[in-house]
Amino acid sequence: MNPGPPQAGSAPGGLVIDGVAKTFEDRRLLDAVSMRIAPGESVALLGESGTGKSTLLNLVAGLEPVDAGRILVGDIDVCSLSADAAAALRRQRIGFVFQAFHLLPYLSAERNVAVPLLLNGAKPAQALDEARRLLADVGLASRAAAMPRELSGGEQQRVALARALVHRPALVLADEPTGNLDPATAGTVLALIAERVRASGATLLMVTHSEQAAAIADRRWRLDAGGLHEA
Ligand SMILES: Nc1ncnc2c1ncn2[C@@H]1O[C@H](COP(=O)(O)OP(=O)(O)OP(=O)(O)O)[C@@H](O)[C@H]1O
Repeated sequence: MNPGPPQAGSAPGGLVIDGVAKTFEDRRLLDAVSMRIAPGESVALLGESGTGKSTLLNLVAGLEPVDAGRILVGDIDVCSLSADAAAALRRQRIGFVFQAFHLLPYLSAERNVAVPLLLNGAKPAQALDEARRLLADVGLASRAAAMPRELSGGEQQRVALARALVHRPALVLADEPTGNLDPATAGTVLALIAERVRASGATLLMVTHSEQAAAIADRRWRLDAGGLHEA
């Protein structure tokens, strides 16, 4: 199914994970896990290292196929999408903060942040204006023209966060978004996530080991050997 035109700000949906299984090389990582996040709700996903939290985010974003089960982003079944349709879904409705940032190394910070807007058809000048506004919100106004290699890990993380939020996605997937930040900067970034997610009625699924980060979520879930359950 084609996700259709961009839905900036209108936030259809919520997230349903239903009986999802995933095995890597004979190791059953996820075994029939299920959870439901209501539209506009924020969930912190906790769990020991290696239990499959990042994998679960990748499955939700359609970056990896499930072995069994289904995942609904709003009314769209991610598991039934072609690679192109999954890419369109990510572009239009999902903001993903990767653990390893994945900034484009040949684009400045502001151009990295502008990419989702440009891919969704925004005019370049408007996209750059909005990108600079968001970079200012994460405390990086003076670093907007810098290249990723010139930025510290914490600065790159904030650029990655701005890029994930700039197109006001209906679903924000964040993999340890404050992992490289000092508590004060983490506080600023978490306030921005909470404010943007609330203002656009977006759904948030955030993997974190941080109490400070988990505190902005409405609910906490835990992934462990026993599966996925509310904590
Ligand atoms: N594409 C892959 N191929 C093979 N194994 C994989 C693949 N992706 C993840 N794994 C394995 O799955 C396990 C879970 O990885 P994952 O990154 O999902 O854990 P995590 O809970 O997010 O851990 P952390 O908290 O340390 O980030 C790891 O043992 C990892 O090596």
